[in-house]
Parts: sequence; structure tokens; C-alpha cells
Amino acid sequence: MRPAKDFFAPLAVGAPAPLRDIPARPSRAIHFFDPSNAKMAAKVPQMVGTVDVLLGNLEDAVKADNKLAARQGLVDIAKSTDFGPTQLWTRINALDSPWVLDDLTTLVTEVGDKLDVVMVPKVQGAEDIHYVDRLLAQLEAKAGLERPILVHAILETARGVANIEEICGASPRMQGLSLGPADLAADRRMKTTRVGGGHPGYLVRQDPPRNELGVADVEAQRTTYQQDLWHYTIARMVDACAMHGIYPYYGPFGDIADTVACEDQFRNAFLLGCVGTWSLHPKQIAIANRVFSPSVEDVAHARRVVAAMGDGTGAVMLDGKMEDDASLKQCLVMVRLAEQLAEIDPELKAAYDAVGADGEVTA
Ligand SMILES: CC(C)(COP(=O)(O)OP(=O)(O)OC[C@H]1O[C@@H](n2cnc3c(N)ncnc32)[C@H](O)[C@@H]1OP(=O)(O)O)[C@@H](O)C(=O)NCCC(=O)NCCSC(=O)C[C@H](O)C(=O)O
Ligand SMILES: [Mg+2]
Repeated sequence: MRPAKDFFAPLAVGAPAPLRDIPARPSRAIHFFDPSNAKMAAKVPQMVGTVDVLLGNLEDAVKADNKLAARQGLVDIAKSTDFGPTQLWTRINALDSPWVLDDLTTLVTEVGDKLDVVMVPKVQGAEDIHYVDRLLAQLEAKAGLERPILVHAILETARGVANIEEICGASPRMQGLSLGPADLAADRRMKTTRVGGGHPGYLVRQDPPRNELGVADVEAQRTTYQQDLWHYTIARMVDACAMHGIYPYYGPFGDIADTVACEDQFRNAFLLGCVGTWSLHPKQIAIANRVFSPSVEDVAHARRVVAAMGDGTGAVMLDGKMEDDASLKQCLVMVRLAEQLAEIDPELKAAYDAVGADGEVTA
């Protein structure tokens, strides 16, 4: 166990000091691209500024024969692209794969100054984060980097979910968690074949009608309600991340054509506390940006509550509803997120600016 006094000490001589707080940088969409795919790679420069995070994926969905080309492709893209406000992340290969050591060694020494976050797949426990943590520190020192690269873990094994709190607290580099629903479903032996999203078989059914003797007619037509397969895991992620001051994300939604269900799944995650999601196809970026930005109506209401609550204590009535210290805190979450997003998104800034500090829409 690392004692508290050593938690923020660099893990290699010459490595940058770990951050005390993980910055809340907007990351509504983490857009995946395969750097070995020439068509996708060519689109990266024009996507800068349209998406919060561009992620060069080296793991699953990159063919085994293309692993080296993907790694080199990401180095080339990182060197030749000015990312401006857009963050550059990578997803490295799994820690038990033959590629991961060279992924980290090459990327950190060649383009470590451009990399914000390393996403680690199939994290099982704190030991996986400790391994990456030390290696990153050694490589950062070797490369002379001045700021630490952060680490993001994908939850995609039952063991990872069981160890969720220790994973979040394993290193000051921990930036956040994503759900990996496809690998997680397989590891749990869930009987689904989809990449994220719901399933029509996972439902609850309305109670049966009863006759005057109280006998239930179970054959009667009844409404069913589809449930969310991922609610439990996302809720655990949100709590573990909030406790450790890091950020939870939904993961992939594989039915690219079903933009409506994709938006629903993203919105559930947003409402529950996630700050962003993955985008697998360019058309999912707009969905994520829309869903993970508070609506103008919500920002207007939140600002009205802040204005009405004065010094922040006591209770007031607004539109027939009670507001108090606790609802004020909820509203401040909304207002602060709107402020952060307005800094990087001119369209949102204009929309939010039309709402005055008192919550009244002025334009
Ligand atoms: C899903 C795709 C295979 C679809 O690709 P494609 O059939 O080529 O789609 P389109 O014809 O509609 O594409 C139109 C043009 O857009 C380009 N394109 C497509 N996707 C991207 C992208 N992600 N980034 C940039 N550009 C993209 C196409 O090249 C077309 O270009 P052009 O012909 O010039 O007009 C494909 O989208 C894809 O491979 N997406 C990424 C998949 C991925 O990263 N998967 C891994 C993450 S999910 C996962 O790992 C599971 C998780 O770990 C878990 O366990 O749950
Ligand atoms: Mg996976």
C-alpha cells in the first residue's frame, strides 16, 4: 500500500509531479478513429474543433495485421496536427497483449507532449493501473515531459466492476472510467450480442387485470416496459468516480443507424451523472455534443434558482416548487457545466448568453 504522504510523489526521477485535481475539461464525445485506416485518418484534421476528444484507437476494431501501422499512424497524426482545444487520447492494447509495451514506449517518447489521456482497456484491478502508472512516469522522465499524462480505465470485466473503487483511487493520474458493454457482457456471460444499448427481452410487465373474485387474467394484453441493462454498472461508475473526483463516461453504442436509441442511451447516462460518451461514427458526435450539454431551458431554470436563493440558504417557492440549499447545489452543477462548455463552444455560448444571470431569456 502506498502511504498517503507518497501518493502525489512522482514515480520516476525526473517525471512531472502528478496533478492534485483532475481538470474538468469538456469531453462530451470521445471520438474513436483507427489511425491505420487512411480514410479515417485523413478526416482527423478537419474534425479538430468539432469534437472535444479525438482518440486514436490501437486496440479492438484494429486488425491484428494493422497494429503497427495504427501505432505509427497515430504518431504521424499527432506530430502533424495542431489540436487546438481538442484533446488527443489513445486507447492502447490490452495489458496482456504483445503490443502494449511498444504502444506506450513509442507514443510517450515520440508524441507524449501531445497526448492528454491514455485509455487502458480491460482493467481488472489497482495492479493494472499501478503498472501503467510507473511505466508512464519512467517514459515521461525519459522524454522530458513537463505535464503528466492521465489514465482512463475501461470497465469491461466482472472483476473490474467488483474492484471499481480501488481502480478509481489507484493513482493520481486516474482521469475517469468508461463502460465497455461488449466485453463486459461477454465476461459476465450475459446473453446479449449487441454493443451497448438496450434489449427488448429485458423488461418488466404491467400487473394482470383481476376479475371480481380477484383472479388474475395472465393472458390479457399488458404493457411491457423495456429496462436498461446498463443502469447498475453506470450507477456504480458514477458513485465511484464522484467519490474520487474523476469522471464517468458511457461507452460505445454500436447501432450506428439507430440515432434515436443512441440519443436515449446517452441521455440516460447524462442524467445519471456521466460527463460524456464514445462516438464511433462521425454522426454520433453531434448527438453526444447535444445530449451532454445542458439545455438552454435547464440553464435558465438553474440561473433563476441561483438568483432566487440569494445567500444560498433557506427555502423559497419558484413556480409552485420548493427550492433550498440542496436544489441550489444541483442547479450550480448545471450552471458551472454551462460556463465550461461556453468557453469552448461559441454556439452554446451565444445560446447560454441569451439567458441572463437571473434566468430570464433576454434575446
Ligand atoms: C462503424 C464503422 C465500421 C462504419 O464505417 P463505414 O462503413 O465506413 O461507415 P460510413 O460509410 O457511414 O462512413 C462514412 C465516411 O465516414 C468515415 N468514417 C467512418 N467512421 C469514422 C470514424 N470513426 N472516424 C472518422 N471517419 C469515419 C468513413 O471512412 C467514410 O469516409 P468517406 O468514404 O471518405 O466518406 C466505422 O465507423 C468504424 O470503424 N468506427 C470505429 C469503430 C471503433 O472504433 N470500434 C472500437 C470501439 S467500440 C469497442 O471497442 C467495444 C468496447 O471496448 C466494449 O467492449 O464494449
Ligand atoms: Mg472492449
